[in-house]
Amino acid sequence: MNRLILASGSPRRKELLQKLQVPFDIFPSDADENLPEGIAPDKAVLLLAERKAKTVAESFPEDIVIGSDTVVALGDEILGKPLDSDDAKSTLKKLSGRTHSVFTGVSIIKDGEPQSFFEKTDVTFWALTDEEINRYIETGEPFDKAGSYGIQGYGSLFVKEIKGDYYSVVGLPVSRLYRELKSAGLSF
Ligand SMILES: Cc1cn([C@H]2C[C@H](O)[C@@H](COP(=O)(O)OP(=O)(O)OP(=O)(O)O)O2)c(=O)[nH]c1=O
Repeated sequence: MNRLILASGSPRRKELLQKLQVPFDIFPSDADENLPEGIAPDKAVLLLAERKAKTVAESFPEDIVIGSDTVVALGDEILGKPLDSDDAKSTLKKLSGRTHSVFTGVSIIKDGEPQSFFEKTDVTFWALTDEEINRYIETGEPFDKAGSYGIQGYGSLFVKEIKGDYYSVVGLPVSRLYRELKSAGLSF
């Protein structure tokens, strides 16, 4: 049986992959996360998921490597992790009272071949006051998260509606991944 490797330093992805109830190892990827100018969000998450998986798969060619990437998109504008508090504030102001899409790409590399997919989840925010945004930024929660919020944390208070896979917003569409791994020949 091939070993399963999660090419991610995200504690959320680790926790979500544990739901598959199979052993896996973690080797975070140091892949370059810069994107080509004007790339669409679905293409962006597929590109980065594949890059992350490939950099780790080079060291472990015998194993099955999973890479993943999440971005928030407002129309065609990609909102990644905030650079600082001001950036988080401007992102949250943009998301306030509107619907955005969260894209998560996943790439599974087995025998050198990537098998990739993405999930799109639409999230609608309530209108947020400046005070709510400031208080939220003070929790520190936005800083390691795409779109400057965590739906699983205090950010849950901002969410009016969600259409699609909740777990994909948190960073890993685990039920789809389970099915893709089964079709790649893994036994559960
Ligand atoms: C929108 C949203 C994102 N996120 C997280 C998921 C991802 O971990 C992160 C987006 O950054 P990513 O670059 O996708 O991932 P990462 O840097 O955390 O981990 P790695 O590259 O090593 O795999 O934002 C939440 O936890 N909750 C949310 O509601």
